[in-house]
Amino acid sequence: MDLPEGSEVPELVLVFSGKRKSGKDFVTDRIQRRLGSEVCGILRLSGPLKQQYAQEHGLDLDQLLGSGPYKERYRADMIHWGETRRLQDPGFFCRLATRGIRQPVWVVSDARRLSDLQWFRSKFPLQTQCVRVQSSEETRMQRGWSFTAGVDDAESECGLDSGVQFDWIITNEGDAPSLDEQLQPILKLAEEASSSSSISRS
Ligand SMILES: Nc1ncnc2c1ncn2[C@@H]1O[C@H](COP(=O)(O)OP(=O)(O)OP(=O)(O)O)[C@@H](O)[C@H]1O
Ligand SMILES: C[C@@](O)(CCOP(=O)(O)O)CC(=O)O
Repeated sequence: MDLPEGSEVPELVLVFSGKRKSGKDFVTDRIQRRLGSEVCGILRLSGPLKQQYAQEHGLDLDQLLGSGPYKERYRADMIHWGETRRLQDPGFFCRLATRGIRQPVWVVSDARRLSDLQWFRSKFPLQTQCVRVQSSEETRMQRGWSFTAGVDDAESECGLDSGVQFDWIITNEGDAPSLDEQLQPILKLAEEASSSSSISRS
């Protein structure tokens, strides 16, 4: 298999997507806490994008990586900046984000486009599962979201709204079944995958 530089073949690749402030980082961080960072690596496709963008524009990378209002000021321009690179090479950020990942369970926290899903499914057809995180607009607003034209109606937010068969859908709302309850089957799958990896890698 043509693996990214320095990576181990993953046993399970959970590819998460969801609208802004649906709670993708919150949910994926919780999964990593449950599984431990030895077993579960979080991959952010926007990580290498923000790193390069911050460097070229003299911006604060930590704030671009965080969940506050700072990154929202630059979001539209970052989307445009990233899209010019994706146009030449749709797998560009997927390849960079997967470099050097050695844990058996990969959690991709921020897929946004069909090309992102296609990249993981083509590299890891047996391991890849797609997870959607959803929340109502009301809840997202309470978390700081407000509709922004050119962002919330563009591919970055709507590219996976249709045409995708998700393996799992997590409803991240106050009145939904508890997050831990919903995550249970995914965690079980990840635990099984990591235990088979400790056998095959030992
Ligand atoms: N179930 C929850 N309980 C409490 N707070 C939550 C929950 N889910 C998300 N949040 C909070 O809502 C905010 C947005 O969540 P998060 O950053 O995970 O969303 P996101 O989908 O990754 O957003 P973005 O697309 O902007 O990166 C954060 O402050 C997070 O802590
Ligand atoms: C520029 C972009 O990567 C920002 C993603 O930021 P976040 O995952 O919402 O923190 C979105 C995109 O690539 O379309």
